[in-house]
Amino acid sequence: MVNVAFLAPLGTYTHQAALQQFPEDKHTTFTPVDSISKCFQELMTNKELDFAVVPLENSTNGQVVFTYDILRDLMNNSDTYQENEAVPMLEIVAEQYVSIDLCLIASKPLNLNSLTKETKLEIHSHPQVWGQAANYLKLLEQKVSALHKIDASSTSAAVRLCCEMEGEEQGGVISLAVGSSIAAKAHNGFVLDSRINDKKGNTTRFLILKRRNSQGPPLEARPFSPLANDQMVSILTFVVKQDSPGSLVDVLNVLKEHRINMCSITSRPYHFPKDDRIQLTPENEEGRWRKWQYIFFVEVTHDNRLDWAPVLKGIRSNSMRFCFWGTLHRNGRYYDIT
Ligand SMILES: O=C(O)C(=O)Cc1ccccc1
Repeated sequence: MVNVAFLAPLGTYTHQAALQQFPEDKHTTFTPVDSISKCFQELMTNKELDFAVVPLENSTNGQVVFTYDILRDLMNNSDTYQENEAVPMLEIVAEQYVSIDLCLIASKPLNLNSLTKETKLEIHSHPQVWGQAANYLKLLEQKVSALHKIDASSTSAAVRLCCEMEGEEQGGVISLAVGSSIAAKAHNGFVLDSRINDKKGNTTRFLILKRRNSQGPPLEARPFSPLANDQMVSILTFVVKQDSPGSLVDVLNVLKEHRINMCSITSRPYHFPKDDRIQLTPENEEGRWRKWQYIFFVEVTHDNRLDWAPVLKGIRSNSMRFCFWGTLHRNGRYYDIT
């Protein structure tokens, strides 16, 4: 059996990513989990789970910071280290790309032309959505007296909440949700408008994680989730040694020396605990402490013959702390999302 945790409830884009990765057959169970953070927690603590699927980034508004910050914290709070290499319990084993067609959904049919300057709107969705349909929501707001955005744990949770309200106008307020047409169907909602995302080709990338060294079921290449020949992607995170000029370049040079192509780099700030400060700034220049440090997320592409040992040796000696999150096949949808 394969048991896969995903951001709940049925009908989320994360659910769609899970269905793209794993066969919907009698050997696979999909376990809805209420938040991105709980997807990580459940996978670490519930040995009956084999994989978890989480959103990482969107082509319109970038990082899903909830996920980045969880990966950051798992590295910094890892209970297992090999020297300065964090070895958290989870590893990244695959990626999926989902075309995000955002829809405006109501609990009952509603003619958008019937909205007037007296109407008050409440729009429910996952916070990641607000940046993907900003223009559409701004135009909608101009038609009514007020439009309030209300964050939900996921797009489909927002649709479910909105449809459970039975659409009764609570005090003249009409509650709508933004999610997928699949979510509308799952919760008996009505799609009032579709493709409301500002940018065409709006795509979200998802990661599939598992427990490191778990004896769980292997990942099978999915027939309709084509792999891009033998191109591999590896994901690393690291914290540079100190503020000295070139400390970031020193780490990236290791990749260059081994002729490894870096395809993306991004960072997230974090406040390191006091004891780290002593490690991070041993000379404690002029008694000043840095308020925060950056953790860098780097993705590199290579073929499946790369020997990582010498590369990690170089990264180890040029970084304060690092983590190798895993190597995955580049998913063919990276090139031609349909
Ligand atoms: O999976 C979902 O539906 C989510 O709520 C997360 C999300 C939100 C917006 C785009 C992609 C994923």
